[in-house]
Order: sequence, then structure tokens, then C-alpha cells
Amino acid sequence: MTVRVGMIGLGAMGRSHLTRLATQVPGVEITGVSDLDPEHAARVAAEFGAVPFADPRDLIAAREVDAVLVCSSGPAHAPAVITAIERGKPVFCEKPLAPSAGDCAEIMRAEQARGERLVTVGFMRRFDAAYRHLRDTVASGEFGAPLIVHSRHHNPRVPERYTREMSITDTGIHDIDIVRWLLGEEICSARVDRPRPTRHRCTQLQDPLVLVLTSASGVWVGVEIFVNNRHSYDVGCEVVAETGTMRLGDGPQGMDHNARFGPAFVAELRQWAGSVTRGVQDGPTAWDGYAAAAVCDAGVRALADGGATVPVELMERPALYR
Ligand SMILES: NC(=O)c1ccc[n+]([C@@H]2O[C@H](COP(=O)([O-])OP(=O)(O)OC[C@H]3O[C@@H](n4cnc5c(N)ncnc54)[C@H](O)[C@@H]3O)[C@@H](O)[C@H]2O)c1
Ligand SMILES: O[C@H]1[C@H](O)[C@@H](O)[C@H](O)[C@@H](O)[C@H]1O
Repeated sequence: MTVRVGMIGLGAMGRSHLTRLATQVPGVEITGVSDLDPEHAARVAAEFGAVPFADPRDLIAAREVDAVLVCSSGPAHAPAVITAIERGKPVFCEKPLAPSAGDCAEIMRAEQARGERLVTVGFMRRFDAAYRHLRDTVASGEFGAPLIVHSRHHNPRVPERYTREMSITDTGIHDIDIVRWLLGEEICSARVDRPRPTRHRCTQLQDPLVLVLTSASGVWVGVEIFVNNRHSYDVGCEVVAETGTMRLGDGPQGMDHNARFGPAFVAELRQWAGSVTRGVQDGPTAWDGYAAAAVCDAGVRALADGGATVPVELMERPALYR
């Protein structure tokens, strides 16, 4: 079976995913594209042999679209994802599922009303070979229980439109998800420490910042977020356990997420295409998107309230996600 995919949002990430889908993901055909900029959409449609749609809702409803990939900017995600759910179409949504836990909860409500899981969230680190090895080692218990996690997420630069909060909601969200996944438990509280800022920061940012989290079993997690380091895309992770310390192996290095996580992006899209064919959602769920957003909400409040430890407000996990 060929999965006919419609793509919403044709910016940097949308274009990269389209190229991956067209060249590295078997069993997929790109049949529809949509963007706020209709001329750009028309050009991309011609390039990939797809139909351009001015309104994303028409793309989602189209008969030639079996499944939807949402790659627009974060605040535009929830309406598109909810429309896809209401139409009963599987939907892959780039992170963040939505910028706030409240919007993610709306998405979960729509899935529960439909009675099936249709949403997959693009937390691609879960598909990276080095992170998978680290997770297997933690889970094996060889070094006892994890006690401390150090996570490092540095970018060479971010666009001028980047806000203070986005260091957490756009960048740190990857680390938040991967720590939940590595430890197999939720995060309960967040605090933000503010190191001396770089002289090269965009003035609106606190850069770098350290997000200090506590997990349900009491693991201390420090996430170092530095979005204008000027030299490299640099991601690291170290798990200190009772009788040993486990470090993330190196992946391919480079200046951005495409270089470091290229194989992981391909793996997540292949798994998603396979899951659509099988009719079974088996990647990161709307609950994962919600739980990560809830930690971001607490982090954003902690950022505004220098030094405070803010509890993470998490609803009970609905049966659909157990
Ligand atoms: N997984 C990763 O490592 C990773 C890396 C980069 C970006 N992302 C995510 O991918 C998404 C897109 O990021 P980007 O870097 O491509 O941003 P971008 O600004 O380059 O592109 C966003 C595109 O979406 C379009 N758009 C915005 N609102 C829309 C709407 N309502 N309907 C249709 N189109 C709309 C814009 O016109 C633009 O072309 C974001 O959610 C971002 O967080 C993920
Ligand atoms: O490290 C990058 C960076 O922080 C981007 O701003 C974000 O959109 C990507 O998801 C992430 O991989």
C-alpha cells in the first residue's frame, strides 16, 4: 500500500521532510502541500508533483490525502492536528505538539472522542542510535538506579524572532522529552538558573540558561540550553547512576539538527509511514507531546520568576495512552 501524504508548512523543516519522504522513505507519495504563502506552495507542489491547497483544512479533507504531516510553526499545530483527528486521518506533528499543555490537552480530547490514537509527535531523538544505546544501558540496570542526568543542547544561532521562552519551548523540549523517555518517568518540577549571559546573545534572550528538573523518583536533571554558541550544534547527555556513569556516544557532527539527527529523522518517518500502513500508532504519542509541554509551561513560569521551583501540573494519564 502507498501512503499518500499531505504536508502543511513548507519552511525549512517541511522542505527537509519532503525531500526525505521523496527519497528515503519507501511506500510514500506526496500528494498535497499547503503553506500560508500560496506562491511558495505552488512552487513546492510543482517540484514534488503534488496538489497545492490554499487552506490546510481542504488538504486534510482531500480524497487523495491518507495521512497528514504538520510542519508549520508551533502555534499553528493544534488546529491542523485536531482537524486531521476529526477526519480520522493519521497525523505526524513536528515538535512542539502545541506550545502549551492546554492546547495539547485539546488534542488529546479530540483523540479520545474519536476513540483511537492518530497522532505521532516528531521527537526524533528517540530514533537516534546513540540515544537508543544509552536508553538500553540505563534500562539494563547494569549500573544501578539513575541519580543525576546532565543534558546539553547548544545551537550555533537562532533567528532574531526567537523569544526568551522559546529556549525552553522550542529547544529544551527535546531534552525534556528524551529525559522522560530515558528514565521512563515523568518530571515533577522545574527551576531556571541563569549563568552569565554570552556577549553574543540576542538581547531578548537569557542565553545560556540551565533548566533544573526533578523526576518522580527524585532524579536531578540539569539541561544546559545555549542557543547562540556561534560554533556548532552540540548535543550531549550523561546519566550518573549508582555504580557507573553512562555517556551518549557521538553521532554525526555539524552545524544543525539535520547533520546530527539526519538518520533519526529518516527512521522516525519510516516508522510513521509503516504505522500508517499497519493502522497502529506506535511512535511518540499526544500524551508525550502534552507531558513535555506541561514541563515547558512550568519552565516558562520559572524563567519569569527567577529562582523559583515550579511544580509541573500534569493530569492523570487517560486510558487511551496507557
Ligand atoms: N525536530 C527538530 O529538530 C526540528 C528542527 C527544526 C524545526 N522543527 C519544528 O518544525 C516546525 C517548522 O519549523 P521550521 O524551522 O520549518 O519553521 P519555518 O518558519 O521555516 O517554516 C514554517 C512554515 O509554516 C508556514 N505556516 C505557518 N503557519 C501556517 C499555517 N497556519 N498553515 C500553513 N502553513 C503555515 C509558514 O509560512 C512557513 O513556511 C516547528 O514546529 C519547529 O519547531 C523541528
Ligand atoms: O536544536 C534545534 C533548535 O533549538 C531549533 O530552534 C529547534 O526548532 C529544533 O527543534 C532543535 O533541534
